[in-house]
Amino acid sequence: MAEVDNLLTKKVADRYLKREILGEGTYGVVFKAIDTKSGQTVAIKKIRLGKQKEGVNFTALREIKLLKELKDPHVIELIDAFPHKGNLHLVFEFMETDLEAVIRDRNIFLSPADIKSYIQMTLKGLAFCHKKYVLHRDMKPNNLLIGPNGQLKLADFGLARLFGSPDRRFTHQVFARWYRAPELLFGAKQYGPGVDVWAAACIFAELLLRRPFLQGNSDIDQLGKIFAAFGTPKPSQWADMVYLPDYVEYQYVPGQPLKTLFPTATEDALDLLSKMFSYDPKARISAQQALEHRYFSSGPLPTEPALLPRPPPKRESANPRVSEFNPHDGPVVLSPPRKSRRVMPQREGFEANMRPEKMDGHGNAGERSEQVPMSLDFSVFGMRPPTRPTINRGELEKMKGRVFS
Ligand SMILES: Nc1ncnc2c1ncn2[C@@H]1O[C@H](COP(=O)(O)OP(=O)(O)OP(=O)(O)O)[C@@H](O)[C@H]1O
Repeated sequence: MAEVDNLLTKKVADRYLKREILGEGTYGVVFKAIDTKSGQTVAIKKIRLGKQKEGVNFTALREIKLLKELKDPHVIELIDAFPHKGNLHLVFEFMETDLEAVIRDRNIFLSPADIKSYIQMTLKGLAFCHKKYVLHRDMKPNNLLIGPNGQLKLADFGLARLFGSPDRRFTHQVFARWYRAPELLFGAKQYGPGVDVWAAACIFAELLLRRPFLQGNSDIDQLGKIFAAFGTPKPSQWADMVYLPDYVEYQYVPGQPLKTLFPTATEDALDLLSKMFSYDPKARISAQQALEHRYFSSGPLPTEPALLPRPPPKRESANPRVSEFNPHDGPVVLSPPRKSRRVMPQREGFEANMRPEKMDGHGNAGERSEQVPMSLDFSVFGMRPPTRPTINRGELEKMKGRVFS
């Protein structure tokens, strides 16, 4: 077995021993590796730098330095980062499973206390990063990773800002749209932490329903689904909506009572959900305020993370097959490079009510680019943007000089 192991491991750096591929995401391939310095298992995300052939620029290095300083029990730690052969390698702590696997596992029963625990850990991670002026912008259940002790940690924090959100028209990961806040769907160029709170609300809803809540198949359809659930926003609810670049007028539809949408949720849970799903981002509850909501202090109290129901660690079953391994080929792909995701049927009322009156002026209800704008609206925090820590030339040389062959 040790021999097989030796054969299967590939020395990829003086520090990291490369193991099997874990999957491929928006930014590139992720593989498992052993950190020979600490003995720790890590996940290395290899990010294609595309046109930036000359390497990582100063701005990116500054951002990476900032992300390395983002240390919290509910945020995946960025252990290391180094460029090599036109790719940036980000080294993260290795996690066993993710919240999407928990939600999809039909053998798992999630009690109200379990749901409370998962959403509390999500909000704790968010509140921490928002306090440090870092937005996630791409929150979804498969970005919420779960460790062996049940701790939930937010992954991919800051990556959207660093590398830009890719144009998802050309990927099948359409489900990222399901967590997108209405201001983003209306093309807001300036937005704040509210986009992550909206996504967290969608995840909360998904934990309650055990299926994705609002499954739009285009941006316009997504808005239609949101309005069918909560009612078309009135100017009194969201005055600035009409000024957003991609604003289109939708036929008025009334909202449904939250209790009808989430029959199993308590009054406290519904109250918190309604505040997280507030249309006007300025009126939307912050992650910190959400944590202070009575939902978390009233019974049942959140389950201890170690006692949370979880699927078996999915990575452990992924043993590389010897026959496929060629030490000159690089890593072996053991599983489909991307996870497929079931699209659960929506409630009938949702489908029927989804009727945007006006579309984009050309009668085109189709897909729009999902490029997410890069600017961050710090005024939403009521503050000025922070001065970011700078990286000195010595550090830059150290990072660039790393061997990773
Ligand atoms: N820290 C980690 N520990 C263990 N597995 C990880 C880790 N980070 C990512 N993975 C796994 O690697 C694969 C690719 O992850 P990645 O985050 O790049 O994409 P994704 O989450 O599937 O999609 P997206 O890029 O749209 O968020 C997934 O199966 C993911 O669960």
